[in-house]
Amino acid sequence: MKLTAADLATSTIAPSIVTGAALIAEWQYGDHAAVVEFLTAVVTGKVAFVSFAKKWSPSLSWGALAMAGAFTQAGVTTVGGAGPTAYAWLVSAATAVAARLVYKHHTRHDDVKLNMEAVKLQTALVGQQIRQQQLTKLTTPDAVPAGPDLSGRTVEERQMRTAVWEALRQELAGCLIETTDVGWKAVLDLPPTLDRDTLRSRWPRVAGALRVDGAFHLDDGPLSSQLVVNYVAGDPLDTAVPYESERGATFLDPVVISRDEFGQPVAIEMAYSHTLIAGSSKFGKSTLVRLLAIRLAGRPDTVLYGVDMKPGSPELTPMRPLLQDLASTPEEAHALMDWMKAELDERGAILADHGDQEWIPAKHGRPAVYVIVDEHAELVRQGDKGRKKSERISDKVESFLALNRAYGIHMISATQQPSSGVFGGKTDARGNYANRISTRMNDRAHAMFVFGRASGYNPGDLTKPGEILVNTPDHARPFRSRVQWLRGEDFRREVARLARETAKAPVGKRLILPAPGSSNQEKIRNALVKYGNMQRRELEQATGLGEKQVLDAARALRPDVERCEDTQTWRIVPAAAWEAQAIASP
Ligand SMILES: Nc1ncnc2c1ncn2[C@@H]1O[C@H](COP(=O)(O)OP(=O)(O)OP(=O)(O)O)[C@@H](O)[C@H]1O
Repeated sequence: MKLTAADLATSTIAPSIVTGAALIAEWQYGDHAAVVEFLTAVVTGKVAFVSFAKKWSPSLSWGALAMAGAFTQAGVTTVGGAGPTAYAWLVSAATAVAARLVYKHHTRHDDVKLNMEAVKLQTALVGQQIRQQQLTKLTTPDAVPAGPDLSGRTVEERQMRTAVWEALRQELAGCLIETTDVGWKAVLDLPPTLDRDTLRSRWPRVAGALRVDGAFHLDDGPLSSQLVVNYVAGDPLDTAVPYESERGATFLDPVVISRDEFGQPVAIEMAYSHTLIAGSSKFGKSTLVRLLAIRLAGRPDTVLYGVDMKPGSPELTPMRPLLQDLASTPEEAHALMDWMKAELDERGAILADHGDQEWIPAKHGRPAVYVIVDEHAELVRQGDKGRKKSERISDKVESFLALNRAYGIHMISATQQPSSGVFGGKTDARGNYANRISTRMNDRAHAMFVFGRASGYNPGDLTKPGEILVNTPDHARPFRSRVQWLRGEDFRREVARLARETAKAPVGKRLILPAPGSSNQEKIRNALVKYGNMQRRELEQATGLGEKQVLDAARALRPDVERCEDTQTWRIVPAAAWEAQAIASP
């Protein structure tokens, strides 16, 4: 570090002025000037000392100290003559030069520091501006910055990536879209910052950003970071679903009834479950009942019974060949329920012998039974009428629903009027139907009765015949599907085919309902016409006659009626028409 001429000049100017002023003061005022100078030096020295000690303003402290120095020097100059004057001048000048040098040493890096400080300030300012800009973009609703990479192999893929970005500010790691028969299917690879459940719950926003009309169905992908989106354009349930013949091997097989919006078949488990079918008139309830009857009748280990109390039994008579029997009067309905109760007891004993919990036809030797009731409200109305409380059909039905499932005996109840009144005034009866299906149903109270508080089940929103909502243990969330349309001609053809193949329940193990007739012989004849061949015990049951009356009437009918020793049954001659269906009890 060097002293410049300017440094030397400024360092010597102050001592020279003070020294010069002091010499003039001595020449003018002599010792008085020296006294004043010393007093002034003492006072300013004291001020400097105090202000340093009490941390007053630095300029006051340093200024007072400088004054004290200057007046000390002036005093020395005034009293001391030429020698001390020169000496004081030299000391002052040297002190000033030294102070100058110290100052220059301490301030040698100040420029660099200043520059660095300026750069820092500038960087902070730029950062501040960037943050401000981002904040403005995020809080401006329509400003959608392009995602980092929203491109895809196709226009659809780019649209999907853009929609996810617009809705959630998330960039998909991958997106593959393929077209399907009904729309398209996308496999979305989610970034680590987005999980499947979050995307599911926010899907309506993504769907809104895609701006398409149609339905979405979301499934888990094979990887935990994948979500599969099925999109269906328009409403695929607009067109009727054709009937497809299907043959289940056992009653344990699920029954396919309809097709969902994604073209997938919908099947329900009917083994060990009662089924409730509700719906307003003209929306396909009967068609569904017929479809179920056809499906079940085709299973070799299954038998069907029917209850149709409307005059003439219009719904179930066309499927009469598939039914073991059809109850169409209150008496027959009671007999059916009583027979089911007796059958239940027998099956209970068989299960206990085997140590089993559930009925398996192949193992326990008797078929699964389905009792189809159309219309359930009519059964309850007529079956309860004029009877004592303990003999009401609604109580029998309720105990049937509560007990029979595990014994392989099931009920399929179809009704237009699902209400607690129809189910014996007790809502619990409804709870025994594990499978509940509804076609369109306007009445909200009825809908509530069928689906309870299960959310989203609004059968009033269904618009087309055959369109249904299904609530079963396997289908716990609402989704629309359309029942296969079994047209009249298909139904008749299938009934004829199945009638040829369906075996009647074994003699001795079947339900025998009362046979009408004005004389004993007429009753016997009618019973044999209806049931083919019958044991004596069965004839007693059908006619309400005693053993001797049955034998007398049967013998009187000879030769039209004969007894077959092999099977120990009575039958009408010729027997060819029914023999094929009549299976002797083991
Ligand atoms: N699955 C279906 N797909 C398309 N159309 C159907 C379907 N089921 C029924 N339909 C149409 O709806 C009409 C009424 O059907 P269905 O007789 O089964 O209704 P319902 O509700 O039982 O009426 P009701 O109680 O008055 O007898 C049928 O004639 C047919 O035209």
